[in-house]
Amino acid sequence: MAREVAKSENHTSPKPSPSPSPLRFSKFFQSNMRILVTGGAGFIGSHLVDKLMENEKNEVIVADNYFTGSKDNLKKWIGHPRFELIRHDVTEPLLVEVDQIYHLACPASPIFYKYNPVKTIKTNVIGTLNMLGLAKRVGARILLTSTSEVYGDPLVHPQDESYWGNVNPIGVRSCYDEGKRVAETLMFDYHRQHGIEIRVARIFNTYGPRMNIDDGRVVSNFIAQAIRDEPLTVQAPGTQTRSFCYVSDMVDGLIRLMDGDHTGPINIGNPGHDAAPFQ
Ligand SMILES: O=c1ccn([C@@H]2O[C@H](COP(=O)(O)OP(=O)(O)O[C@H]3OC[C@@H](O)[C@H](O)[C@H]3O)[C@@H](O)[C@H]2O)c(=O)[nH]1
Repeated sequence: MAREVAKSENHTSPKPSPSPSPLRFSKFFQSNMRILVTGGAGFIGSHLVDKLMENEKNEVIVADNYFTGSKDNLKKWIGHPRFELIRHDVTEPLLVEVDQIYHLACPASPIFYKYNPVKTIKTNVIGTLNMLGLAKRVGARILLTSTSEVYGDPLVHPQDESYWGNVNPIGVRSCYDEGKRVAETLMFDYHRQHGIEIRVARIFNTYGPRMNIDDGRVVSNFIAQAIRDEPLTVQAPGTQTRSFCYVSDMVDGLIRLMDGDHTGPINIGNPGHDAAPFQ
């Protein structure tokens, strides 16, 4: 796969990429692409798996500890010859022969990431280290799903990728925001130091089927309240805006980033369609 020519300080890659595993060329190697999706039992991960499985050349392995995800999201693939599901916590090392790694495993909504903040930061830091170690060992390309939260309480609107953010390092959300920031740093350090092929996506608000109904995010909250015929809860000040991206568009963006030539970081969301859901 072509590797981006280093143009800026961020993208300097002094070392050549590690060679892919010899297993990839063995006569027993049936599929063209073996892909690991961590967090593949979650909302975005399971839609990503659906899309990857549509391509008959892909073999997909999901590693998930089911903290917020569910086997139910993947039930149509269980037993499929090109699909494997592993109960695995990314804070522990994992060795599988793969060509690509989509690294999504992490609690994503405040209710869940604040539940055990030390575990959240371990998942981001040790989990990403483990996945980078795997990428280095088997010569895989790795994509991290980072987040718009790396911009913190932004002082610049809208935030483009060159903005470094305004993040509180000691707040109750820091385990997620700072965790993802360190994860991004690790990605770029492995790229510069070891020549690993990396991709970094910063994900904005995403909605669609299989969203966790009780995770406190605005779309799921409003839908759940409407179904229960309850009043919609509007948090102060009520003038906030968000842009919402449908999950299939998010998945297309992730696959195009993985298969393209740019490392990122790149914002993926709904550009320029800010909605004011609270007015
Ligand atoms: O330690 C953990 C925590 C979580 N997970 C899994 O990771 C998956 C995360 O899926 P969720 O549905 O909670 O979250 P989403 O799919 O919305 O967001 C996911 O992709 C976008 C990123 O910005 C988020 O950080 C990421 O978690 C779940 O299946 C969960 O079980 C792990 O495998 N290990």
